[in-house]
Amino acid sequence: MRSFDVVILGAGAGAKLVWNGVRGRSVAVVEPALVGGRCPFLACVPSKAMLRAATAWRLAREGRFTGLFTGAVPAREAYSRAVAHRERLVNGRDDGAAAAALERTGAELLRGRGRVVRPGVVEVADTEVGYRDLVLNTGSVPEVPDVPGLAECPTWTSEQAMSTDEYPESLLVLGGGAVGCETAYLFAAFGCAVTLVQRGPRLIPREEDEASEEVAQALERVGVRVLRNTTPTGARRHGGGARVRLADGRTVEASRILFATGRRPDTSGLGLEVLGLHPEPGAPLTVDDRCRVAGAQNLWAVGDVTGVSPFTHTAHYQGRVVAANLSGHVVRADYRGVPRTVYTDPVLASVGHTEASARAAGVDPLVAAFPVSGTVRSAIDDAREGWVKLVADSARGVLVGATAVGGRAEEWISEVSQAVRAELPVATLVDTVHPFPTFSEALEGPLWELASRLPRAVAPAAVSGAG
Ligand SMILES: Cc1cc2nc3c(=O)[nH]c(=O)nc-3n(C[C@H](O)[C@H](O)[C@H](O)COP(=O)(O)OP(=O)(O)OC[C@H]3O[C@@H](n4cnc5c(N)ncnc54)[C@H](O)[C@@H]3O)c2cc1C
Ligand SMILES: NC(=O)c1ccc[n+]([C@@H]2O[C@H](COP(=O)([O-])OP(=O)(O)OC[C@H]3O[C@@H](n4cnc5c(N)ncnc54)[C@H](O)[C@@H]3O)[C@@H](O)[C@H]2O)c1
Repeated sequence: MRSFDVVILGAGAGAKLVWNGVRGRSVAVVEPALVGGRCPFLACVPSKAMLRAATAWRLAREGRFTGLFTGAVPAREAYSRAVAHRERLVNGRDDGAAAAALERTGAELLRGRGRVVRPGVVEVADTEVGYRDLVLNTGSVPEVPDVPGLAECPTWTSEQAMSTDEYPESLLVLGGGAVGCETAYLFAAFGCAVTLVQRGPRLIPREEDEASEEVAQALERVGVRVLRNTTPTGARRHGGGARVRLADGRTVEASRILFATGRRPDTSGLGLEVLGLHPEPGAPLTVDDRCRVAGAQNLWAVGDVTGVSPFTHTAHYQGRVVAANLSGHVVRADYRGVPRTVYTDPVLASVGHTEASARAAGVDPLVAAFPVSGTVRSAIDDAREGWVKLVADSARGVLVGATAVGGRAEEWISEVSQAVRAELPVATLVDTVHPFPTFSEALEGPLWELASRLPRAVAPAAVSGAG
């Protein structure tokens, strides 16, 4: 039997950081599908490509900017061009280049689904492989709502929606989280009649109330019908599409239904019971701050399977933490600065606490907000919507969270991520100079406001009193 120091099950986003970062140890990577996992081929990259194209087409149509689309391009043609752009980016879902890059690091790629057969041994394609440390990076799978009749209807997971060139005349999106909002946005922007059904009162419910409202308005501006506080109770095939009954008595007809009701960690068929672990189906693996799986020896986990902040960048971060620990260091993960994003237009980007979650955590929050339209960059770019809201801990004089809408906030939210993670004092942040003209200048107003209301938070420049 061949043995390796480290065997990784799943070649997803986190695993890449492990095989690239681990030093002085032999590594094998087990993957039944695509090296790189879902993000580059089926999730983040194709969805962002379609969203970017949708925005470019809308701006071109409104006479604001052109790029991918010149002249008057009808909706279907615009969608086809966006799909072609997406397919170029995902390279026809060919992972050959990623697999070759993996093997150039000295790691070995074993194609197949891996399963633990006894402590220290996994089985891949009928072959046993020994390990000293095992890293699980098996990702997550979509939740499929249990609704009578739904199985007979034409449905899509987000992965199917991001792999097809089919243009649905109408689309019913079930779920109002990031997947639901982004997918509803992009199909509506390309002219499909989209209805989004969200079980609760708010879209993206963990974010600030005002941010949820901004996303709802962004969807409505591109024509999405947003139905809140309801859920499907029955469905049947209707013509080539579906007719869905909702709990509030309404019915919705659509040529496709998209599942966006959440994702659950994928621990199925991993043989973990052999290691004494019995995770409930769909439950995450509990990991400590070094990403070691609780209740087992030499077992690590990264990415969506841990249930921690399920983003590609979290998987990358956990991968770095595991690589360092497997290379003889003691490195602990700290998730306070992990940003969250929803790539509608305007974009929503946030980090750390909302005002409500800070209060629930026992922090006395001090908040300040500013419109992105107050920056000169906003006028230059003709970007009309957006604002930033900062949440400070009034007792400690540090930022504990921020939410920003619009103005390429997905880029400059990192400044706040760093501040939250490093607990930088507001007094230091307010003394930061931003390049002019950028959207990041929107941070200066609320920082000054917080500094003026926090005891001992006056900036050095203000104290020396230039002029
Ligand atoms: C539509 C959509 C858009 C998204 N957009 C963004 C975004 O813009 N930004 C962002 O940060 N996040 C985004 N996400 C979330 C992001 O895709 C995930 O957080 C990320 O892909 C998780 O990576 P992972 O490595 O944990 O899992 P995955 O990428 O799912 O990789 C897991 C791998 O494990 C393999 N595997 C499973 N079981 C086994 C086994 N038994 N043996 C061996 N291998 C196995 C699978 O084949 C797969 O390749 C999006 C998600 C969706 C659905
Ligand atoms: N831009 C990004 O970074 C990005 C984009 C897409 C996805 N993601 C990640 O993927 C993960 C999964 O996203 P998601 O949007 O599928 O899940 P989610 O759990 O964030 O949202 C699902 C939503 O569906 C609603 N819902 C559940 N059952 C329902 C029902 N029967 N009827 C109506 N509504 C129902 C829930 O109330 C919830 O608000 C997210 O946690 C996110 O981290 C990230």
